[in-house]
Amino acid sequence: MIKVEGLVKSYGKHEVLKGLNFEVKNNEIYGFLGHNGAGKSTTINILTNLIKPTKGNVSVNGSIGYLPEDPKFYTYMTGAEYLKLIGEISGFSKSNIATRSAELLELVGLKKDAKRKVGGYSRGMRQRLGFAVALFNKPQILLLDEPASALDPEGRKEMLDLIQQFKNEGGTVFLSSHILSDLERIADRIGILNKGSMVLEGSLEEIKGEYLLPIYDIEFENPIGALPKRLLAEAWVEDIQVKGTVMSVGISNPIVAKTELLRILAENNQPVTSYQVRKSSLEDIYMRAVKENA
Ligand SMILES: Nc1ncnc2c1ncn2[C@@H]1O[C@H](COP(=O)(O)OP(=O)(O)OP(=O)(O)O)[C@@H](O)[C@H]1O
Repeated sequence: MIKVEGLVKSYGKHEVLKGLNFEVKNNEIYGFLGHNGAGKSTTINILTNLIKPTKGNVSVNGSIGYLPEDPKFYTYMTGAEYLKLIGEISGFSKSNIATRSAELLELVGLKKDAKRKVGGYSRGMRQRLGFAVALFNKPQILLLDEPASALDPEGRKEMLDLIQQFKNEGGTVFLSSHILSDLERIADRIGILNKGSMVLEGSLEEIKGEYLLPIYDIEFENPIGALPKRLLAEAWVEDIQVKGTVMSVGISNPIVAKTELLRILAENNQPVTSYQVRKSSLEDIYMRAVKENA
């Protein structure tokens, strides 16, 4: 449905996208994850044909609906008037505009607010109206730029449910977010973008199966010092994060780690106040992928 090969986008000397490759299959939700400035909007703007790539091939096979990161409306119009305008611009007949608008207002939960001015809508309501606009032409593919990120938990859930429903009815979705838990809830596959490069890609099951490893959280009485550096020299240590007096050690070989970590801690002679093992979360995987790329 969507195929991107060797996608490069530069602004002057600044290479914002550094040779991206990915595919979005028919009827899947593809979650595009990355920090602010990673290049998500740039990628979506290329997919919508709003901007041209510097290099690479992009094919989007199907009709598209697009929801920008911060959709703008004529705030003096009501929700119903705005949808009517969209229908008119798109060349629908009067009766079709009325039917489609009513359907969409119902779908996105704005029926009772249809006659209120958009200027008085909450952020969540504006986002849902933007979603209705994206759906107006009954597209096969939705391109959604951070559709839920600025919303409160309730607004987020409503938006994610709408996206899921679109997929359940046969649609294909490409959506960006910097909130992993949102993507974890609805995405079939995830691509992690960091500074213009894809650092990890796969289905949630694949990523979890391959990358979920134990993490030891060890809390010390005093500042940690040089211990992380000492541990990073060990082949069974995957990575280390330090927050205050807590050191989290990501493990690549759990069998060796079980004995070796305790031995090294004992040698280190620093008072330990707690020692716990947990499974890494998707958040840890994300942090690790981004850090390794850096
Ligand atoms: N027109 C432009 N001219 C120059 N640089 C740009 C332009 N548009 C984007 N950039 C730069 O490209 C990089 C990626 O921006 P982009 O908006 O794609 O990131 P993003 O992942 O969508 O982040 P955000 O969530 O903050 O929008 C940023 O460093 C940005 O400053």
